[in-house]
Amino acid sequence: MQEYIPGQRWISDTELQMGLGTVLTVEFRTITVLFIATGETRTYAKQTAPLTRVIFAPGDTVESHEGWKLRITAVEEYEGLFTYVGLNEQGDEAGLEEGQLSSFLQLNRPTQRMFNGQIDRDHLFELRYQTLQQQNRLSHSELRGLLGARTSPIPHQLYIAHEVANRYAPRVLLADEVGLGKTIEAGLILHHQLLSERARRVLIVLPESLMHQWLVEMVRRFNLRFSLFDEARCLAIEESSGQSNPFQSEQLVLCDLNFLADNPNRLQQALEGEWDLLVVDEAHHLEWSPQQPSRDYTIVEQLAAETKGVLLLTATPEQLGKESHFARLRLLDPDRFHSFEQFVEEEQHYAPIATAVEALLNNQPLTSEIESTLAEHLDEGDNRQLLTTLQSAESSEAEQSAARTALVEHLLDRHGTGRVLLRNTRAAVKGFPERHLNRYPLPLPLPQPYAACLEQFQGSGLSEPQLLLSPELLYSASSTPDSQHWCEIDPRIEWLQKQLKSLKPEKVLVITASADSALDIADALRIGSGIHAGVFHEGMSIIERDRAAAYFADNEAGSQVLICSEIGSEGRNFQFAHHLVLFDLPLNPDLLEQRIGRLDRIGQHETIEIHVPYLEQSPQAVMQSWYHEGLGAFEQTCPAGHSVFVQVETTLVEALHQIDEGLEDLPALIATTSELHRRLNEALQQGRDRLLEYNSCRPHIANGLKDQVEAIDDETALDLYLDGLFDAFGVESELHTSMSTLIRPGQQMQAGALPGLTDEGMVITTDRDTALSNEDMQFISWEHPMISSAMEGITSSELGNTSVTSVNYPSITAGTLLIESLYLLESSASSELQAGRYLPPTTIRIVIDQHGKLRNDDLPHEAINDNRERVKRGTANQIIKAYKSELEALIEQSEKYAEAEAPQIIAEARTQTEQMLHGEIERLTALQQVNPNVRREEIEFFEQQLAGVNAALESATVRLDAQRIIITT
Ligand SMILES: Nc1ncnc2c1ncn2[C@@H]1O[C@H](COP(=O)(O)OP(=O)(O)OP(=O)(O)O)[C@@H](O)[C@H]1O
Repeated sequence: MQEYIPGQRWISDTELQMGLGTVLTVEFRTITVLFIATGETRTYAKQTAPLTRVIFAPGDTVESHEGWKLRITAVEEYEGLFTYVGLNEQGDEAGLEEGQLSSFLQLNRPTQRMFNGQIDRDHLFELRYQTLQQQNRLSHSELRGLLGARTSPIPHQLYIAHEVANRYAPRVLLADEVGLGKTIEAGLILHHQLLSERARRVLIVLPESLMHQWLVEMVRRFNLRFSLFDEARCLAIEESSGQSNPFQSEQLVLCDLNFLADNPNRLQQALEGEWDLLVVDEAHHLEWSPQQPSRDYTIVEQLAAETKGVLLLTATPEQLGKESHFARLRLLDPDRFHSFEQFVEEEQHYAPIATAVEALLNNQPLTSEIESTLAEHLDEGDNRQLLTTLQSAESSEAEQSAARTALVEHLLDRHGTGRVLLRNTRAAVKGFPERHLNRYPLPLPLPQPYAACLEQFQGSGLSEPQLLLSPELLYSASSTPDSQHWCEIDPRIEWLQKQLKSLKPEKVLVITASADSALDIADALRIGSGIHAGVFHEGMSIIERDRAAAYFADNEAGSQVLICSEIGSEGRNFQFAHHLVLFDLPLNPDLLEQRIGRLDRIGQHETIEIHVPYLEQSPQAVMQSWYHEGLGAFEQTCPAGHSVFVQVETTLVEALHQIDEGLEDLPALIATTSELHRRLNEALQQGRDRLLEYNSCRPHIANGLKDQVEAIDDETALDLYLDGLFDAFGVESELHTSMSTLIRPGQQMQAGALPGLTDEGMVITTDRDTALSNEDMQFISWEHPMISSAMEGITSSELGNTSVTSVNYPSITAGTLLIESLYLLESSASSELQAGRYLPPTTIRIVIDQHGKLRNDDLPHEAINDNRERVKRGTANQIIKAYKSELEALIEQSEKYAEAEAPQIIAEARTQTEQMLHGEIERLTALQQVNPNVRREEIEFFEQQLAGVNAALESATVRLDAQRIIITT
């Protein structure tokens, strides 16, 4: 074992980008190394530390931490530490202790290997080359994270994911209508942020009923393995690992909001979890009012204050009122949303802004009204300049188009819900199946006990009017043990039994408000007609609920019917069924939409049959009529439904109470409702919703993203790469079906080379459609963890970094000696700065001939591969020995060429950095004018970030990663 001494310089074999480390302390079993370049400290077990001692030799040139260079002539050692002696750039003799070496130094290890006779087979060089190319392509790709998910490329989802995932610490409310794929969008965003290392630690907070569905969706679609946290899990972690904060023991955590609420110490630990991203599903439950923020809101508010990125998901953002909606927006962007009154007031004036956005987007001439809207709303920053550019006859088309886009973005950001709220609607996305309403009036007389209960409430203001819609609950609450069971008197039970029989074998989802009713209905079906219905309600454990949902989903042996209480009306995927029975109706139109949304979601291919039984001349009759005739809410989504409800709520509730008179007043109530609905819809469509639509999906960009995904899916590069990879790693593969392959470890395969590949093997496919219809196959893409860790394994090892080949290529004279070198331009800044975002490792390929002439274009990489011939290792070594001094000179020359290319790449990275960070600085500065709450420090944060990244780009270094010697024949 190597002896470690404080002050020695070592590099990490697995994290080369950290540059040169310095041994800080040496303990009995461990050593601690500081990597100044990235500001990171690592502690390793001495026995297994993946470190290589850095020792330079005479002839090498090294750089000091002050930036001057030394060409080494002699190396002196004293007590395990080296001093390099040689000539500095002025030709004066100088000495440099190893502790003073620049921390940004990288090693030319391929050269050292080559001169030591460690030559790899040429196809390994090729594998390395392809790996570097693909890694670089992926880190620059705007589709990163969106390619490898087992999902269909659906334009509006790709648009949102692309738009949000590329932001720094995104904070958004994903509010697509029910079933349009918010979970998928959130998954795509997470996938992107995790792959690009913008986020490492993610906490997802959910209602308990959705925990398993999320857990499964994240693995199945995104290969993201979340850990489900509950009290038992936390205790187990504390006991087994001694971790004082169990939330710190995992990177990806999923937990129930109630669990945090019921356990203040766990909440405190979650708050100290240092998350990069927080995701909260069904966020409409976060109710807020100035007097009484709800418990759930307060919890999420605290978590959001501690977390940079926040995704809130809800299909019905205004379900619990506008104030709560506003409070959630404020939690996401307190600068933009600081006054509720102003927010409401602004909403009244969205129509002219929407008109201006429309004109700008459609390249229409700007009328004087639009001009004055623009002048009024964008009178700050560079907007005046942008307007001038737009209107000037001298500006080019490209300049005008850029000005137009910038103005649209500024308008959308500063007015309306801007970049924070994204909502796609069925109307905009299109292609959804129809909904068809079937009403079943159950004739009079009302069951006498029900009539008695309902009469009791005539004239009284029942605090929970929802109960009027579930008379069985009112009745049961007042019945005695001798009373008849409600199922014996309620005609909906007999109706349901008949209905289910006539629909058999079609799957039917039944939703009712309460768990008690759900259980009673299931019993009545079993006893009355032998139908075994599954149930799904809050009294069941998560596992029992998931089992019931899976049993319902099972086509072969599963149940025909699932009876859900209201918790089954949120988030769950039941689109394999197309019959929905609303055993009762909710009072709130958003809740009705959530219920129908279980079936009306992506993946539904049939017309959705909605069955509504109701007791004639009862509150149920009023309610169904109000929904259907007033709002048309069964057969269409109803975005303005909640606002209408708020305005007529008192009259509606009165009508529910006053059965006879209520029915008399019903036509007037419906007429008012319908008129209000028409007007509100119109206003929304002209103002708020139009702005939202522009913001949430620009069809040409969305379709472009879809086309790009499909084009990459059609490429053969991945299949070719896999062949090379499996060959190099010793993986056996055989055709499984025409679109899939069975792979298993061969005898030569090193253990763990392909993480996840066990002895039994696995069936893989690179075809998206095959993967979507075969859950048991692994969908292999460039982003699959098995492939990305294999790629990382290649680039962080020495595999294939030296080779020798001969080439017969007409345009190069036979007998020419060339070197093809692959350099990596890397910046080693602290991970906090995320400089890799702006400058991911970039390959620079240099081919020079024995005269030092650049031959990149004469000998393209593909030409070498197409014309190469194998050189035996012994011969290769002889060539290297024979030409050692020429090769050394060429390598030096080649590096100069590579370094000459670096400034251009760095300049491009700098431009991109400036665009991104300047944009953020300008936005905050502009918002500060509208809103004094934007703090100066926030702007300074981005300014410092910009300065830091620029400095990191400045110190980016070129490192030789691999080289191949070529002899032409
Ligand atoms: N791109 C896609 N490819 C394949 N399946 C998809 C895709 N998008 C959505 N789905 C499927 O459509 C259904 C609805 O998606 P999802 O659950 O993400 O919607 P949602 O908007 O979160 O719904 P809700 O409003 O009910 O919470 C799910 O079964 C999901 O798996």
